[in-house]
Amino acid sequence: QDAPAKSDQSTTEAASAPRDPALKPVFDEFGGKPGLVTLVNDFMDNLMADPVTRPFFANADREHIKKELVDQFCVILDGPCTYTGRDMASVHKGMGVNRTNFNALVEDLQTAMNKHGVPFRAQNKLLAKLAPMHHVIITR
Ligand code: HEM
Repeated sequence: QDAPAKSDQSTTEAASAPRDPALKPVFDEFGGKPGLVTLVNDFMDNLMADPVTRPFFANADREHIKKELVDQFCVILDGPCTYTGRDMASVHKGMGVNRTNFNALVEDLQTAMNKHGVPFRAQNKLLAKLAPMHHVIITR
């Protein structure tokens, strides 16, 4: 540990380090993976109760989407997860999502986060990572 690391060693250490250690507490503020599972359950309930978003999800495999969302959010929050779903452009291609649909989904997520008492600062960490995705998700 005290010996100076060889350059290839330090490269390895950097590669295996958490993506952003400063975000680690945010994952905990979501209640870790179990917290994300219950959050995403309520999120999907909200999406199905919302007339703006319901048509998109009514005939979709909602259990599968929830699993992918949990993994995706977990990765975004630097939790110990791997996202194995498809990329956002491919998934939403041809769906015809507009800005109104997108904003409604974000509000439904905020409603779920509020219900679960996720601190505002932690909410914004997640939302800030999701917001730029509108470039590939909104197609009309
Ligand atoms: C930042 C916003 C969004 C994120 C992070 C997101 C994330 C995801 C993820 C992770 C999946 C599952 C991918 C997979 O199965 O491999 C998915 C699927 C889906 N998303 Fe989104 N999504 C967003 C916005 C939207 C919006 C605005 C709508 C429509 C209102 C929408 C409708 C759908 C539908 C219908 C599916 C299922 C597609 C299928 O099964 O073929 N998404 N989304």
